[in-house]
Amino acid sequence: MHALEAHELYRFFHIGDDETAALRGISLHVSAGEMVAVVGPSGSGKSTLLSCITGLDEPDAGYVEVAGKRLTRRPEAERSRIRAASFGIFQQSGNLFGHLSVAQNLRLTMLMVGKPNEKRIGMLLESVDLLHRARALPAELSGGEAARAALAAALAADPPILVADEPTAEVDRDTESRLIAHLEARRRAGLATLLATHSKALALKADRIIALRDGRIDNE
Ligand SMILES: Nc1ncnc2c1ncn2[C@@H]1O[C@H](COP(=O)(O)OP(=O)(O)OP(=O)(O)O)[C@@H](O)[C@H]1O
Repeated sequence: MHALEAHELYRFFHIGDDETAALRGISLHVSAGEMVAVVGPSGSGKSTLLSCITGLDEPDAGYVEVAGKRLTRRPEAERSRIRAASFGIFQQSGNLFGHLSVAQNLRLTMLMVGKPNEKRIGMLLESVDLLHRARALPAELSGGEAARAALAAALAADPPILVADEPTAEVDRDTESRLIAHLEARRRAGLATLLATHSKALALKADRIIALRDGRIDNE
């Protein structure tokens, strides 16, 4: 049994008479202790794939299993419960609660799965160079700071599966190196990671690379 399995995912978007087939039958798996990178040109379906995998979006066909348990086509409350217990999610659109400070966001993430660990919160904020912004609200952060805070929140609870969409799009090289160190520690701890990235440096750290083109896995 894999930590995460996606079976034949399809997702179509309709705007007026136009149909976009964002995903056309994508299957993949990620095992515990494995890091998998999804790469591909802009518009190839990476973000759609990750949203369907975490259950934030529903595929039109196909299904996702988390530790052998189906996530797709369950009531939202049940999906939320499975998501909170299984996933740390980093999204381009942000994954922070706007009314909570940076440190409170990390604390809440930890609280959802156990007890907050203040030392770990400090360590995570330091690793993304945000210790001095711990009390700031997300709206008070720059774009890059917000992305780094969102990354720390996604990592906070040591989630069994980290799903990260372009985690290094807004970070400098130093922070990218520190993120890679976090991901390598996750691998050693037997945790699974699935990320979409345009960064060659990050993709090369993965155990496997899955290339997408026009919503399909590109086997070239
Ligand atoms: N909500 C939506 N409504 C309509 N079309 C959408 C929607 N979301 C995505 N698409 C379309 O689906 C296709 C895949 O988009 P997606 O965002 O998954 O690509 P991507 O590989 O993540 O791109 P990028 O690297 O630019 O982030 C694109 O053609 C996009 O325009």
